[in-house]
Order: sequence, then structure tokens, then C-alpha cells
Amino acid sequence: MSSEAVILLETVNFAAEKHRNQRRKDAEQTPYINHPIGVARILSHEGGITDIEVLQAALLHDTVEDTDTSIGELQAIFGQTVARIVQEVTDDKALPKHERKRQQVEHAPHASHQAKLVKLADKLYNLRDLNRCTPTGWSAERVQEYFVWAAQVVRGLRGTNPALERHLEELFKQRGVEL
Ligand SMILES: Nc1nc2c(ncn2[C@@H]2O[C@H](COP(=O)(O)OP(=O)(O)O)[C@@H](OP(=O)(O)OP(=O)(O)O)[C@H]2O)c(=O)[nH]1
Ligand SMILES: [Mn+2]
Repeated sequence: MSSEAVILLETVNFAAEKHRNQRRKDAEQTPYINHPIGVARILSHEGGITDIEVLQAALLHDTVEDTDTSIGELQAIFGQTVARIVQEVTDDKALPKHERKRQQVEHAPHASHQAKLVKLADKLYNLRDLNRCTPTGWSAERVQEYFVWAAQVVRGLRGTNPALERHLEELFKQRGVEL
């Protein structure tokens, strides 16, 4: 087996263990790990990305925000580059929600190319997930607001990956949201 395959299996296993008790917000309570795996898969399968550190960061992208994982732990196990990309896509959970959302819009244009790729794929996955089913407790208005906010973030990520941006553009168009 190639060393990159070994590395990706180590990474997905680490993420699966960290997210083991988490579920998505859908009625079926899908295992949370489906999301980071799907984000990495969008990057490789649809975005044509072969940069293994980007694919690893995609698998790990919600571990620091949503589990007990620290950036130092990621750095020790997966190296500085992977840890730095995850850091860049991690919201500061100490901030109030509206402030976190505002900072994503503000920070998006200044992220590294690698972090922009992960952010594009994360938004693409989550918007498709919203089209698939509405999270428990979300109104139609809240879903629409998520699309409007996501478009503001994606605006700052443009010029990064034409294929992913084309898919996102189409989803916004279907909702009547200007990109
Ligand atoms: N569409 C969808 N999203 C779900 C579901 N279950 C969990 N999520 C997560 O919920 C987040 C979006 O919900 P919000 O209410 O806006 O954010 P919050 O969880 O951070 O408070 C996303 O976090 P994130 O990946 O960190 O991205 P971001 O939206 O914070 O950028 C997404 O992954 C689900 O069933 N459907
Ligand atoms: Mn995510």
C-alpha cells in the first residue's frame, strides 16, 4: 500500500475516534464523521485535489472546534502544515455565535489557498446537506439565512477552485441568493 494511503487511514481513524459520540443534526442522527469524510471526498473527487495535507485537514477540520482535540495534538501527530490549515478553519467557540459568523465572512479572503479549499468543500457539503433534509428544529427561514450567510463567506473564497465554485454558484442560484 502507498504511504499516502496509510497516512489517510491514520487520519480518518483519528477523526472517527474524536467524533465517535457526535451525530449530525438530521432526524436520522447520521454519524458526524460522515461530514468530514464527505468534505475530503468532495476535494478529491470533485475538486481534483491531490495535496494530501489538504485532504488530511479536511478529515480533521472539525476536531478542534467540536471535540477535545487541541492544535498542539494535531501538530505533534500530523505535522505543522495540517495543524495550521485546521487552525485557519476553526471558529473561536468562546465568541458569541453572530460574532463567529461575522468573522468567517471577514477572514475568508485572507485565508491560505489550502484553507480556502477546505472552507469551500465544507460549505458545499453543508449546503447540499440542507437540500437533502432540514436539521432538527430549523425553520425554512433559518435554512435560507444559512444560504445567504454562506454566500457571503464563499464570495471571499473565489478564485480558488473553479469546479467547487461552479457547484456552489448553482446551489445559490437555485435559492435566489446572489453570490
Ligand atoms: N446542513 C447541516 N449541518 C449540520 C448538520 N449537523 C450538524 N451540522 C453542522 O452545523 C453547522 C451549521 O449550523 P449553525 O447553527 O450555523 O452553526 P453552529 O453549529 O456552529 O452553531 C455546520 O458546522 P461547520 O461544519 O463547522 O460549518 P460552518 O457552518 O460553521 O461553517 C454543520 O457541519 C446537518 O444535519 N445538516
Ligand atoms: Mn464542517
